[in-house]
Amino acid sequence: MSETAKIPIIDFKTYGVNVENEESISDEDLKKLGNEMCFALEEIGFCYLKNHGIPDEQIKLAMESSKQFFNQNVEEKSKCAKPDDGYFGWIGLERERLNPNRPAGDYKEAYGMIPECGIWPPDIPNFQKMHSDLFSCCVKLALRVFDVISVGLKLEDKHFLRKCHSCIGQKGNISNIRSIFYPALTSKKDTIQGQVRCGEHSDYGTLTLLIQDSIGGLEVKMREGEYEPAPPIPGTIVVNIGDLMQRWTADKLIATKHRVLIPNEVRKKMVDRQSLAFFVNPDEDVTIHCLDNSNKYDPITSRDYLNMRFYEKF
Ligand SMILES: O=C(O)CCC(=O)C(=O)O
Ligand SMILES: [Fe+2]
Repeated sequence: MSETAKIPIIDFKTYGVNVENEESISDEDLKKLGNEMCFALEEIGFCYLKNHGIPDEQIKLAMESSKQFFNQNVEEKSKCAKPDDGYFGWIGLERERLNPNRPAGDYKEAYGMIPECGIWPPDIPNFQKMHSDLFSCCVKLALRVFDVISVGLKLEDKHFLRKCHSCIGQKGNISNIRSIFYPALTSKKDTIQGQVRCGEHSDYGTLTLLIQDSIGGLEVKMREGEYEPAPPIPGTIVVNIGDLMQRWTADKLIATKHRVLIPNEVRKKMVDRQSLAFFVNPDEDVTIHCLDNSNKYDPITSRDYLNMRFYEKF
């Protein structure tokens, strides 16, 4: 079995963001995509999207300007530091520990942003444009993925989930792009035993689109409990569900734990790894009622839920 056999690859060519007219997809194709995607998100909580329509070149340019930022010295990067009470900006090495049971902070740095965040590196002219352009593409793609999921879940309105995310990129919605940088480990002393690049966790919003470079290291927890690699596949984007979507669907779609370990292989350990994650959250004033009307979980606004999760983390 190939490394990726456990995580399905879904061909999005009929509904990728390069398909200009959203209405041109046939009901049959939309239903087919909905079934395929919901099957993957029910069983594994993860899938790959190929033919998603975001140009490779755009992804490459965003990755390159991110690397340029992270390769600066700490003093330079500190000019863009995330304020304690803010969401956006740079967070330094080992500042976050996504699995609190790990013995040290995650061996990574990150930069959270939205086009209007107002915190941009002064000396990397391309950074703001490249990430803002990518943000716009990711919004389009995420909204299409929501249509597909709405159809797969057999909701009455195929635009229901899209409508609950109508303010992405504006006030009232904190969906954001996060550039994540995992520095090379050049010496044994860099880390302590049990330390990882990104600790075991599930994402807390509705949906995540993840773009990884060619280094690999992402692993996804299967129902049986073991972690399986989710290796980079050129031209694809990884899609996964967050806890709020699991709650919304009364546990039909699952928010699967995942992690990035420090590679054993020297060749992979000695180089930087870079990923770009688009974390999607519903508009803050949307009330999350179980979509199957089961009332398995009490209704809660997206704002209250996300605040609760956010303060848990920091
Ligand atoms: O960098 C990756 O591949 C995964 C990052 C991740 O899962 C996260 O930051 O939530
Ligand atoms: Fe994650």
